[in-house]
Amino acid sequence: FRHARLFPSVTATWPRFSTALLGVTREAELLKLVDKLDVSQEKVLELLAGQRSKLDGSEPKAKHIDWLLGDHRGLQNEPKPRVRPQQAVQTPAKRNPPPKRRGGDQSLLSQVSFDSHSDIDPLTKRALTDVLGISSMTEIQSKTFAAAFAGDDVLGRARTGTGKTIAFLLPAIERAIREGESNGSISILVVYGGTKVSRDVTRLKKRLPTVLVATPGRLQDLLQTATVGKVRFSTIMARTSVLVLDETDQLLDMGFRREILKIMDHLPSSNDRQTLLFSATIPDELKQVMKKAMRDDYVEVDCIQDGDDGGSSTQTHIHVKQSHAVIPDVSQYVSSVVRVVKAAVQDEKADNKVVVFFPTARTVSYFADIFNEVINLPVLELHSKKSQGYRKRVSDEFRNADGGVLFTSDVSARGVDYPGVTHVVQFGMPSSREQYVHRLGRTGRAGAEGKGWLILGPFEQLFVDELRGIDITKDESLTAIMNKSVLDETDDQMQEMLERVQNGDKKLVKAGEASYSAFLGYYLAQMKRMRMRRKEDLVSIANELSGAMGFRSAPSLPKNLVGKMGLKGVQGINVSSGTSGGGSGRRPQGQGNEDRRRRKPRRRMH
Ligand SMILES: Nc1ncnc2c1ncn2[C@@H]1O[C@H](COP(=O)(O)OP(=O)(O)OP(=O)(O)O)[C@@H](O)[C@H]1O
Repeated sequence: FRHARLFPSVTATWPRFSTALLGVTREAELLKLVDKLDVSQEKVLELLAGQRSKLDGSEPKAKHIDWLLGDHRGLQNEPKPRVRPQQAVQTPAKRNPPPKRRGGDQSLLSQVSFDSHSDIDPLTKRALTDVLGISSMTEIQSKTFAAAFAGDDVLGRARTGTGKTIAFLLPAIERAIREGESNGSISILVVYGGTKVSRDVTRLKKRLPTVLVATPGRLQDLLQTATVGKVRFSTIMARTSVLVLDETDQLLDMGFRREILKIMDHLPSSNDRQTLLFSATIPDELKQVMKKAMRDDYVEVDCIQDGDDGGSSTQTHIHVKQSHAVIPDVSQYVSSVVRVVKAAVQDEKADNKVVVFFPTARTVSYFADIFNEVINLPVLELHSKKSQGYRKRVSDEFRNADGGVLFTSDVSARGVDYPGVTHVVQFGMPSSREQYVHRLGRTGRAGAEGKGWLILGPFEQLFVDELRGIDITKDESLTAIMNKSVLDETDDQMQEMLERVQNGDKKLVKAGEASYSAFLGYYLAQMKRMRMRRKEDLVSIANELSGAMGFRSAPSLPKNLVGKMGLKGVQGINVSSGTSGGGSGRRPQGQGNEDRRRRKPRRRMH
């Protein structure tokens, strides 16, 4: 148990399945298994195929797996489906052929091949070529490997999607193999919040992993409470020899800094461990904090050439074309979202793979409902209000799909690898310039091409100034798309949406109300950046937006929420007296509970 990697986003773990194997009967049983294990059917088939390859053909279990896989053999050549909401389990089987690295800008790759490194274990080399289908190192990988493998501390900066994960994992794992720490096999355990701590402990008892991947909150929980056998978990962690902080800037920025520093107290001091820090964005003010986590002679590798702009140059890819546009009027907000998303799906070719970011989870949910219920364009929805199981299923489905649309919040902004994303659309100003860069990085990965569209409301146009040095241009064609003057199908759909809300459609009203209060919560915190002084001005924008959603009058907010938001007495705010909201014509009971239930935001990793 030597390596700890702290990872700020959810990383999938696959439940063990071999004990559940016997007694399974083909498709129906497979689906049961899928339900039980909370993984996609594709993954179960993949796991089964993996198990099969380890078994001798004469073993009864091998025959059973053969039979179970029977119907699914050959499916791997079928085209991948577009995403279908709620049907995450129905992606067809895929047997992990080395992925095709399509098109892509080869200049991302260095001249150095993995093969040319005598330090890399032959089996690792085989895995890189046969499983991942890669042979040349990317720039960040080639520039950091030697130092990291030699045990030096490394601070690495490279654009999103350029292979930082392998850059830190490969040397860490190879060192473990070389130093005999792995006993011949590398095991990895992933721990994160929203799951049972006891499950982590059971797994730790079964086997201490070579690599631990953890979110800070859960790791801290374990450090404080867990014992493995009779040994405290913190005692085991005190033997960690390599610490990796992926997305370092986020982990050492104010939000998580205290948790990370507390965790570091349990690890060997920086002189007695190796520390690898990687990120696409490293703001200057954080550099000092990062240096404190490393030895004095750390190696800095920067694959982003800073220009003449004092170090604030673009961290984005040259092959991601970025443009921005402003929604003509708040009253056109909803229709503009609909038109722009439709345009992204159809841009140049018919079946693009599009990731759409909204500022809050509730807004993601609201627009997902609009698209799935009213617009004839199914979308997947991923944000922090969904359970871990749901999020894992949806992200697996989107990862494996060739095309389709994912609506999401910042849970998908960093470190998430969905191959083949053609467009990233961001509605509303992101929380920072860095967050803009990371969200954009969901396209143009591994040298592929991509487009990034930033669509701002008229009240937040100033955000563009924060992107100075980034190659983003105003796009009049996007403005034209939002401004369409001839009546079309979208207008009919908007009309239907308005009528449904005004007639008290429970789902849309509830989602709209939650989105309204989340909008206020988010933008109240951004007023300074928008150079907006009066809360009344923000409330007036929110109320106009609620009108565009179909509300006859602004949704009312529970009194305590109004107080918490500092909106007491602000003109335009409707305060609900009882337990339900109010505002639209006919309103179902019991709304607004979501917001009342809201507690202090938890600083938990997504
Ligand atoms: N040497 C390589 N050759 C080709 N593809 C690679 C190579 N190394 C990594 N990749 C692929 O590039 C994609 C992006 O890699 P990865 O997720 O590690 O990027 P990242 O730099 O960590 O991005 P982010 O900053 O967004 O987390 C992945 O699909 C990965 O499999």
